[in-house]
Amino acid sequence: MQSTVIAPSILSADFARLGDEVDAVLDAGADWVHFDVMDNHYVPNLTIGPMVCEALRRHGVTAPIDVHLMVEPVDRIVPDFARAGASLISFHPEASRHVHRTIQLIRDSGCQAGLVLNPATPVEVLDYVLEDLDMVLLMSVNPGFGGQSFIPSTLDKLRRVRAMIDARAPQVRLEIDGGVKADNIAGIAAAGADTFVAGSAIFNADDYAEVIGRMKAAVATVR
Ligand SMILES: O=C(CO)[C@@H](O)[C@H](O)COP(=O)(O)O
Repeated sequence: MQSTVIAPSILSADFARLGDEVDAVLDAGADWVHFDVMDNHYVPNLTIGPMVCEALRRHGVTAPIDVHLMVEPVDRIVPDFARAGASLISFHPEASRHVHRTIQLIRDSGCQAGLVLNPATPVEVLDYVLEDLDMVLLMSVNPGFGGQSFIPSTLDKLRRVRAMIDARAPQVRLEIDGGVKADNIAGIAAAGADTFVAGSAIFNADDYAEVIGRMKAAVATVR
């Protein structure tokens, strides 16, 4: 079984103090940095690009940077993120004309590859690529904004993808993103997630260490 990872989404950080915010969540016990890239085309919001990723590396961030591309098309931005210091790059199959080729491009760039399923994207998209992936990311909200509520049908989807991973590719991580809180994370872990993105639940808290500690303790009760 993969280790538990808590990955705060910097979408909810104070962008005016981004380096300090990232230092603070890592000091508070976070394992990865989740980096949401939105293009005002694939999703109706606009955020940050490779320059900001590179700036975090220059600032001294050594933790894995987990880049979630909500951009279309995908391929031309992949090498830029690899050069900027991304560790994992995940993308949406709807945003790539050739999903298998994009996975290879990410891996050839030296990064780990993830495929992201929106709430309404069927799990069958994984049928022919699961073994080529390092991570599956299930969205438990519609992508584009932080602070939305967890969509309950994602729990069943997590169980289905967990069964696929266990049967065919146990090295693949299963990440969940959207509406993850300290009070629902145990149920999400029990359904099969090992990697947890949380934005507003962490960055809106007064004490990052307290909320990350509560999340890890809740996950430990079921994994
Ligand atoms: O990718 C996204 C939204 O598109 C997420 O990473 C959100 O940023 C998670 O925020 P919370 O739901 O945890 O506030």
